[in-house]
Amino acid sequence: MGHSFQVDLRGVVDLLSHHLYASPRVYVRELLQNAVDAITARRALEESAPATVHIECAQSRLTISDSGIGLTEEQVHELLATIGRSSKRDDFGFGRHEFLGQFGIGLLSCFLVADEIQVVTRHGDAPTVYWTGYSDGRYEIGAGPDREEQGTTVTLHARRGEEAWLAPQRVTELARLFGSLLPVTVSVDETVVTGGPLPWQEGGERVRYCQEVFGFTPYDVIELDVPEAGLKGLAYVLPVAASPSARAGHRVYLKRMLLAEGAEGLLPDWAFFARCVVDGTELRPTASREALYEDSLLDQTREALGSQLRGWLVNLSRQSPARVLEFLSIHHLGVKSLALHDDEMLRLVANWWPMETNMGRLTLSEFQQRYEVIRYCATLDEFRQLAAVAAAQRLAVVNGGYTYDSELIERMPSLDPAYLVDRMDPSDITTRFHLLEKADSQAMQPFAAAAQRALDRLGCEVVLRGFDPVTLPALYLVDRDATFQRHLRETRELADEEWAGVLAAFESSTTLERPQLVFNHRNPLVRRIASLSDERLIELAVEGLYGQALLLGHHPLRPADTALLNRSFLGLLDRAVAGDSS
Ligand SMILES: Nc1ncnc2c1ncn2[C@@H]1O[C@H](COP(=O)(O)OP(=O)(O)OP(=O)(O)O)[C@@H](O)[C@H]1O
Repeated sequence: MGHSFQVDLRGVVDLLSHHLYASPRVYVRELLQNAVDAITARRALEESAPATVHIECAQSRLTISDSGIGLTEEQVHELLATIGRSSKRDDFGFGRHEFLGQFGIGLLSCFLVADEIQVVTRHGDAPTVYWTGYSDGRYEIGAGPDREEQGTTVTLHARRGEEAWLAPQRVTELARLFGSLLPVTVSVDETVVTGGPLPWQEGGERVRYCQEVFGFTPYDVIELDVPEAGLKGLAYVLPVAASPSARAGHRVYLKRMLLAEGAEGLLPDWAFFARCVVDGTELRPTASREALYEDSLLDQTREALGSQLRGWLVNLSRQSPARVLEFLSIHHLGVKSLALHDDEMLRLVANWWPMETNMGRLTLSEFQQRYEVIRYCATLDEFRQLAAVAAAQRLAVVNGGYTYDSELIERMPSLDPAYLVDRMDPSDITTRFHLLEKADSQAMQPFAAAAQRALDRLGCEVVLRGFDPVTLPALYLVDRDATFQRHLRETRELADEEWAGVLAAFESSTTLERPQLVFNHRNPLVRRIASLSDERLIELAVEGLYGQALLLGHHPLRPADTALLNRSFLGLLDRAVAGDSS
């Protein structure tokens, strides 16, 4: 035998009034919405019916009167007094296009600020109905004089402690906030809160609207139009960089009623450089009407809006190079993150965004035209290590160490196979170093041995080569794998036993490549040091050059390196001062 669910009325009323909404302020919106819907319903039958909503507030009491369709007694029982029943759905239960409401629960939000809701309503020539609903789930039908005009008046008396929500100034503010764009005349006491131009309409004061509502002067204004969502609006481009992770909220209206001042999910994630004001007739609200409902239409809308922003950008790059450069200087991170998946944006970055290279700032296109291969360092440290040396050897290198840059460079061949890309490794540069002539090599042997003895305890291998620039006496080189292995070892020494075991599994079992200190035979100072006979002085000089090479390459200094640098500096100073006084 089938049974029906039982409903605890108090619980349901409490849930739908107190726990659905983020703030009691929504009661004004729900009342406005019902009034506007009632007018819409009446106008569908009677095109020239009046369209006014009037609110009066006095002594902790609010009345809202509309010139809408009104209700008969039968409808009052069915619609007002049945939770979840709405006159605004079609035969299939879907919200009807022309109405704001759809769920049949909005009126209950009045219980956020009052314990009873009084409704006086007249439909056509039917008798006026007096209805009072209580927050404990009861309602009464009463009697009274007939209303003069067709329509409905709802009256609330503030519950103790909630009087502020019914104060005239607060109600005026809320009616203006939610309803200023509504297509009917809404007044609160003597003040009309509707009638201003729609911000996206021709001739509207778009920039001033942005200043007043969002508090900034936009870099540019983009018109938005998505017919399938009945959406029109504006996107304001932020004049300063925004963090990709800071979600920009958008001002969203549905059928000209404010849904949210900070709605998320309207634009694709990459478009964090824009804030929008939009109105849509087809998008759906969540039941609390505080956010957009995630459905396939919202997906399509997001995509359409994304492509409109993209179109604006592409246009900008065609029409105004100076503006596109200015835009990129503010919002390059957003554009780059988009370029990770979007060829058009990648082209934009490649053609317009000047990257850091050891030959000065160049776009990837310029770089490719000049040097054919886009050779890049994947980290800032590698770039710093190699930029100067590579430049002296006429080897052009891009710094791919900034956010997204390496990934974008790697993606270039998929845009155009003519782009050749090569990730540079510090050890690659050694192939451009020249081996020493046999005689030179022999002559340098004692120096090489002394230098190796000095640096052995630091785990560094001494190498002698000739390379440009001649002004550089020594270069410290670590290759990627060796750096990784060194970090691993250092972490293992600090980690507890369990972790150390896990980390050990990553350590390469082959003998580790040691970092190298490459002395430049072409450098006169190096040659002079090599010719010294005082072994202690050689040691001090080698240690000094080691420390300087570390600093030059922006390598981290370990405590042992710092100690060595100090010792060498003081030792050399000591020699210099002692030599002078003797
Ligand atoms: N001012 C009014 N004039 C005429 N009918 C009204 C008025 N206010 C409420 N109603 C009737 O009461 C029903 C219930 O209203 P309620 O605000 O609870 O829900 P809704 O507007 O249908 O949907 P939602 O929960 O989305 O707001 C409405 O569908 C409407 O038929």
